[in-house]
Amino acid sequence: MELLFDQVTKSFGDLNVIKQFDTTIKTGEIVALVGPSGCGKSTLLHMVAGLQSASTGTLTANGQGVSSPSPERTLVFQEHALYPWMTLLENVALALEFQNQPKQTARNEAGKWLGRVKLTGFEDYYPHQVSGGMRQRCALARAFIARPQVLLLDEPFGALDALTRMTLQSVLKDLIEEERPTVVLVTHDVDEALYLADRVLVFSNRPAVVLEEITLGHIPKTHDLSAFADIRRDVLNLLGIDTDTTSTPVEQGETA
Ligand SMILES: Nc1ncnc2c1ncn2[C@@H]1O[C@H](COP(=O)(O)OP(=O)(O)OP(=O)(O)O)[C@@H](O)[C@H]1O
Repeated sequence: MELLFDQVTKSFGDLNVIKQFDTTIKTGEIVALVGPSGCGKSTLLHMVAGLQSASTGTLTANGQGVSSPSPERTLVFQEHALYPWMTLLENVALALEFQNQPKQTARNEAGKWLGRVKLTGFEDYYPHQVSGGMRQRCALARAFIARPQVLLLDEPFGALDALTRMTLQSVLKDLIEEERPTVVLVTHDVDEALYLADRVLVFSNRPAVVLEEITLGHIPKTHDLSAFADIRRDVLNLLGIDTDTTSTPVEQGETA
């Protein structure tokens, strides 16, 4: 599913959040949005999810105006994604039950999807009985089982430790490669953006405009991102993070 943003702006009252955003996200493309906190990344995602509308400009999905949520466009949050009173299997099966699939079919499929995210044996556990990483595996299974055409990921691994995050990024990468949805990923983690995305959009402070657009293309990548060191440095610098080791160190006793 192709997403087209045409001169999209968004304000909340007097607060101008997005300023004339233009881009086309092609079917099957993986685009990461990075930028300072509060610049409007989640707001853009919520527009695609149909939870917010543009103040001016248009947003279309396969040529149709986006005005309400649809199972074709699935949003995955950082945490609190699962219903605590349901087992992992029930949580995953629910996505198909919402699509009016028979309960037993939904449960069988959910079992298969839990297997794909390496959660076989934990079907009858409740979310509080498994780790944060396992909960996000389950959330991915629940998102993918409905085979959405657009997957919207809002800091999906932001609450996880660095090692678990990298493992989950690999799980997600494999699922995306197998299922080929269009993906919009909001992340604070530049390495996550470089590892997963075909294209990275770096936003300014609010009102957000695109400072830089980096096309990586759909090339094989590992977590060894040393080949992307220059790009990584540019993105960090755009975000105001100092990467210059030659800058004068602060003398002892001086206030930084
Ligand atoms: N429903 C809303 N009503 C009013 N203001 C809102 C609403 N949603 C977001 N905002 C404001 O819009 C701005 C952008 O918020 P948004 O959550 O999109 O930023 P973000 O870039 O995703 O931030 P972060 O990286 O910290 O999650 C913020 O100032 C926020 O307070």
